[in-house]
Amino acid sequence: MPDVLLVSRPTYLGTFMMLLVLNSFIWAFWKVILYPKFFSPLRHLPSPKGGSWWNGQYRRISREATGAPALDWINSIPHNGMLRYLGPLNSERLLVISPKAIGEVLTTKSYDFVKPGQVRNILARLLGVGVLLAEGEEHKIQRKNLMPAFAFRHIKNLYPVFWDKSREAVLAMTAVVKADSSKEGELQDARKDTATSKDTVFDVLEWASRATLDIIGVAGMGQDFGAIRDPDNALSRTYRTVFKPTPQAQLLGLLNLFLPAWIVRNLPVKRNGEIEEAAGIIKATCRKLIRSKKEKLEKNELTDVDILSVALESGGFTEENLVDQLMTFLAAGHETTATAMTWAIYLLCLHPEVQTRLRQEIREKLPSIEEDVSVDSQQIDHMPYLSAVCNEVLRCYPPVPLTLREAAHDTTICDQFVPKGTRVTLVPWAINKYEAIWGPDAKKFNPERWMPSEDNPHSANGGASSNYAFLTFLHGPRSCIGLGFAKSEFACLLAAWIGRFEFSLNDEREYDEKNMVIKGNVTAKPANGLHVKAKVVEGW
Ligand code: HEM
Repeated sequence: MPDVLLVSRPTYLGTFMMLLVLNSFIWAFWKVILYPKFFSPLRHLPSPKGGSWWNGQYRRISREATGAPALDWINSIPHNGMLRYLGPLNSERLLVISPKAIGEVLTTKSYDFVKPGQVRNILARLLGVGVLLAEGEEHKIQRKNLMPAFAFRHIKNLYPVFWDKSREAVLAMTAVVKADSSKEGELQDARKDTATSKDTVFDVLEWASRATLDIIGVAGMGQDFGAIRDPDNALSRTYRTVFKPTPQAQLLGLLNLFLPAWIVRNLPVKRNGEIEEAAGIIKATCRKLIRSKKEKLEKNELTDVDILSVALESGGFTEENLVDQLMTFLAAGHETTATAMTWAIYLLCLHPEVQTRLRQEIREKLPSIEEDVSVDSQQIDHMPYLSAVCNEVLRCYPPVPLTLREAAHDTTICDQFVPKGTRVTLVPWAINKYEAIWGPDAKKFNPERWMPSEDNPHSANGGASSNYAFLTFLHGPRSCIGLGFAKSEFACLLAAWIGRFEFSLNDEREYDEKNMVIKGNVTAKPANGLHVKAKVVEGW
C-alpha cells in the first residue's frame, strides 16, 4: 500500500479529537446562539436593545460600575417587574425589579434560589464555608445558632466598643493633622513667609478599613488587631492586598465562569499566590483566637460579650466550622462598613450643607471626642439626622452593588416559569434608585426622605411604599445578619469623624460624580481610594 494512504487513515485518537471538537462546537452553538435566542422560556421578557450577537451586554457590563447598566435598564425599558439580559457568551440573566418579584426570590421562595457554584468557589477561598456560603438545612442551622449573637439586646452592649474605636481613629487622624501643621509652621518660620498651611490629605478607605478591622476584632472576637495604631499591621495589609480590584483578580473572576474551580485556583499567576498566602494568615489568626477562647470556656472564665464568645457558648459549632464563621465575619464585616464610610464622606463633601447640619446635631448630642467617656445605644439611636444621613448614604451607594442567585430547580417568579440553573440578579445599586418606587428624584442624595414628619408617613422606608425598595442588606432568611451591628458601627464612626473634621475632596474633578471611577470585587468603591482634605473644626 502506498505510504500516503497509510498516513491519511484516521487514528482512533484523531477520530476522538474530531468528535470532541464537533461536539464542543455543537454544544457551544446551542448554549450561545440557539438556546438564548430561540428556545429559552425567558426569551420573550423585555431586554436591553443592542449588544453583541455572541457576547450579549457583556462589553457594557465589564466597562461600567457594577450595577450601573441595570440602573439604566430598569428606569428606561418598559417591563412588568422583570427584565432579561445576556451576559458573557450570551449567558442568560433574569433581573428582578418589582417588590413582588424580589419578595419571592428573597423571602417566600428563598431556598429555591441558591448562590451559584462559581461565586461560592471564588469566595470560599477567603471566607471559608460559613453562614454566608452555606445552603439549605446547613444554612438554617448555622443562622439559628448565630442569631442570638446578633440580637439587639447583645448589639447594644457593643456601642461603647464602636465609639471607643471611632475615637481612637479620630484622635490618631487628629495627631497626623497636627503633626503636618506644625511641620508646615516650622517650614514657614524657616522661610519667614506667611503662606497658608497645607491641608492634610487622608485616604478615607484606608483609615476606615483600619478602624472597621479593629472594631470587628474587638466586638466580633474580643481581640484588638491594632490596625489603627499600626498601618502596616499584618492582617490589614493582607486584606488590603486581596480586596484590591486588580485586573488579574477580575480576569480570574471571569475565568471562573467557564473553567472548573480547581483549574483557575492552580493557574500560576501572582493573584493565586496572594490569595493562598492571605487565606493562610487569616485562618491561622482565627484558629488561634478560637483556641484561646475555648481554654477560657473550659476554665469557666468566659465572660466576654463578643460574637465569637456567644457562638462558642451555643455549643453548635465544631472548631473547623467556627474558623469558617470567623473568616466570614472578618471579611463580610469590615470591608462593607469601610466602603459605606468612604461613600458617606464622599457624599458629605458633595453636600457641605448636610455636613454642617450633621456636625451641629453631633456636637449637641454627643460628648466631645476629647473626653474619655463612652456613648450608649440610647444616645446614638436618638439622633434623627445622623440616622437619616446614614440611611441615605446606604441607599445611594450600597456597598454590595449586586448579588447573584441560581434557581436550584424548576420554579416560578410572579408566575413566570424559571428553569433550573437560571441566573437571577439582585441589584441594590439599581433598585435603590428605581424611579417608579422612589420618584423622579430617585438619584438625588436627600437625607430628608428618612426624617419623620406628618407629610412623610413612610419615613422608616425612606418614603418608599415597600421595604423591598431598599436592598442594601437584602431581605429574608439570607439578608445581612450583621445589619444591626453594621448600622450602629457606621453611625458611631460617622459621628466621630464629622464631629471633629471638615472634609473636602482633594481632587476637584471628583465633585462631578461622573468622574468617579468605581471598581470592586464584592464591594463597589472608588478605584483608587478616596482622597480628602481634613480640617479640624475646633470646639468639640
Ligand atoms: C454596611 C455594611 C454591610 C452591608 C452593606 C452588608 C451587606 C450584606 C449583604 C447584601 C448580604 C447578602 C449577600 C448575599 O446573600 O448575596 C450580607 C450578608 C451577610 N453579612 Fe453583611 N453587610 C454589612 C455589614 C456586615 C457586618 C458588620 C457583618 C458582621 C459583623 C456582616 C455579616 C454578614 C453575614 C454573616 C452575611 C451572610 C448571612 C446569611 O447568608 O445568612 N455584614 N451582608
